[in-house]
Amino acid sequence: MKYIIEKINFPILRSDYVCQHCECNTKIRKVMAYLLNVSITEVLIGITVGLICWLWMRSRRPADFPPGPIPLPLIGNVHQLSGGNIVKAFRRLRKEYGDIFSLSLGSSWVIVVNGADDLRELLLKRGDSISDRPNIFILKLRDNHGIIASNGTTWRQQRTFAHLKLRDFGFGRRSFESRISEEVDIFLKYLEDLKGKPFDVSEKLNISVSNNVMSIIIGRRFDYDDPKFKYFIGLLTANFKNAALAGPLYFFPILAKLPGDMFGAKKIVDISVKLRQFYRDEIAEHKASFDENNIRDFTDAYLKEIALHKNEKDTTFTEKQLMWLISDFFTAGTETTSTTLRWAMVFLLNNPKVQTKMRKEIEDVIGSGRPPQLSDQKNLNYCVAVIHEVLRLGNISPTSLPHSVSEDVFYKGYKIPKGAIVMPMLDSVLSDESNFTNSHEFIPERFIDNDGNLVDLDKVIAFSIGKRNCTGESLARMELFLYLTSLIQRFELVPPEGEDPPTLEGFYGTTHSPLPFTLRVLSRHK
Ligand code: HEM
Repeated sequence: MKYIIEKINFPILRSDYVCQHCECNTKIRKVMAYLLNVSITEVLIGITVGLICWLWMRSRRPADFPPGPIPLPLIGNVHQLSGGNIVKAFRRLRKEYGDIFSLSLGSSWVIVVNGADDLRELLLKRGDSISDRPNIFILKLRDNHGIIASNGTTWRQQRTFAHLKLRDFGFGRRSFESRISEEVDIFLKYLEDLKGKPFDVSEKLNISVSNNVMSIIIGRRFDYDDPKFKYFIGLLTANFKNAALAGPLYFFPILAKLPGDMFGAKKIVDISVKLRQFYRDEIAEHKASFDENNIRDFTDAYLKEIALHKNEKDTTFTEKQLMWLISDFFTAGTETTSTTLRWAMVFLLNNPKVQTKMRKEIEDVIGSGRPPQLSDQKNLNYCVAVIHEVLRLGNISPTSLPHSVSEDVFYKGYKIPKGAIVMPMLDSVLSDESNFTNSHEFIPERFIDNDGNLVDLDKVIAFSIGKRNCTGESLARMELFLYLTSLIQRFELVPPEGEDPPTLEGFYGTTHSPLPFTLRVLSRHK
């Protein structure tokens, strides 16, 4: 210390300094004498203690925030998520701290909301303040483009436009039914050709389901063996398997910068770049054959909208937006529905009696002369109950997507601060014992009352609720009904010979999906 002070050599820091005006030199001398005797180790200890106190004060949970475990300086509550499965960690913390609790993760406060009442209250009634997306790693990549990751005017305009146009092109409409039915038919033909051999359904089902949304978005379907499309579907699947995407990378974007790509962030960026080329190629092809009097699909409709707004300085209708919208629909519209259908297969392989009961209902109502249609739904209560039980127990989006808070929200005496991340725990509703007795079991009958009527379907909030709810819900519901009922009408699903049915244990990546499994489908029409 003495060495440092002498080196600096400011007169006031010298021990022989004498003030010209007053006696302050006495005090200065005392301080200097003390400093000259302080060792460098003591200084370092002082700085460290000061820093720890400052960090501790900074990391403390303000008294009016929702409760939660004590955050530690620097790491906050990250140790509470150890084990890598945030769903299980959030379930455990709910038991300890109640339906609304808070965690300090990375640079944000994360508010975890559980239970149907609080989710409805916050996402529906206070939706205006809790409907933004946080600026987290994967969403940052999209830079306020598309629907899934955007905010403010961009999000409102893009979502409204997409909603209207997708409805025009068939989302939720009978007119689109025949196109899905054709796709289902091609899928069933593929299954028929397997002649009862064991197979893994994932890739072909992904392509088949993707064809439905892509036929509206880019106006075409792809063959199951199309090498280019198989490649892109493969890239998409790889991203969905990355557990870090819906966990550590949400809260600690800095992990993306670690050397060695421990959390797969660089791979995600690499995949995103490759997929973007696919979307750009589609846009270029559409532009080359564009005719404003013959709007063939969503991409054409969007190009027309770009032309309408071309003279507006701040327009949000741009080619880059279109590219990210195609990406959103390809990404959100493929793995989600196909994962739900795979869960359906897993549950039905484990519950052959449910399969038999579905098939009997289909035979009684439709017979085997024609495939099921959407208009049959009203007469197929048991099948509808099965689909809801699959959505519930499959629980493919247990934490939904993260929301962020655009202004302070005061609720039940707590402050949910502006800038906090809100995690809507759909899992807490779908697996809630007070809503669904024996919630871990597959029991479609829970949705049917003593008179055979459907009940409690609205408790299955798998598509989330509020302003950010799933844009593709109506398409997904059409697909789930048509694929599942047609499958059960035509085939019996069984495990490979001599094997047990697949495990009910799932894998938590971006979605909660079944572990890889194989099955056999035995044709019922010889
Ligand atoms: C069974 C199938 C599906 C399930 C369970 C599902 C579930 C969800 C969930 C939980 C969200 C997050 C909502 C929130 O942030 O609160 C979401 C958002 C979204 N989904 Fe789906 N989804 C499915 C199928 C689809 C399909 C087929 C499409 C498109 C064709 C689609 C497009 C979207 C989009 C664009 C968003 C973002 C909405 C926004 O940020 O405003 N989804 N979905």
